[in-house]
Amino acid sequence: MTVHKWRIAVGSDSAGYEYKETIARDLADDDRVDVVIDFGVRTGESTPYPNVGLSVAEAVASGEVDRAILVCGTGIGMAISANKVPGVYAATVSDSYSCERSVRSNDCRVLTLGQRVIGLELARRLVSEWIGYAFDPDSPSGAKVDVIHAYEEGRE
Ligand SMILES: O=C(CO)[C@H](O)COP(=O)(O)O
Repeated sequence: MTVHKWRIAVGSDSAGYEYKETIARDLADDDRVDVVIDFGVRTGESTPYPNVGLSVAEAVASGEVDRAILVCGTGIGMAISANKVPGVYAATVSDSYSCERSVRSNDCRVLTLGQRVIGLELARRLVSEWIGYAFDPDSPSGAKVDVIHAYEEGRE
């Protein structure tokens, strides 16, 4: 049986840098992950969060990676930025149930976290849980997500 391993991008602004670094290391050690691509920021770098959020979301949209983790102060700016890229669904998560449903209900492929909002151990746990879920387009949630696809494609 072929086991799919994820190609995952990570990115942050300076407010999310420490969590991004720890999460990147966790993912590199995770058997479910094939490759981790770090879109920055690097140590000591500073850039507005949309610069990273948009680049990472474009990598998801193009298929360069399967999924991505973005960290900023709240996670919100990264989610707003990533959601501007057509076909990308990003969600800010801070609890386990929303983490599961972000994938199983919403086909979320970009998880965003707030370094100034949740503790590091919770963030690490949510990432580990999140990469364990898969979206089923044939589930009852599939038809709901299709409404979003139709809107994006002008098929309303
Ligand atoms: O959390 C952020 C954006 O949602 C970012 O890390 C900080 O943004 P700022 O409050 O505008 O500096």
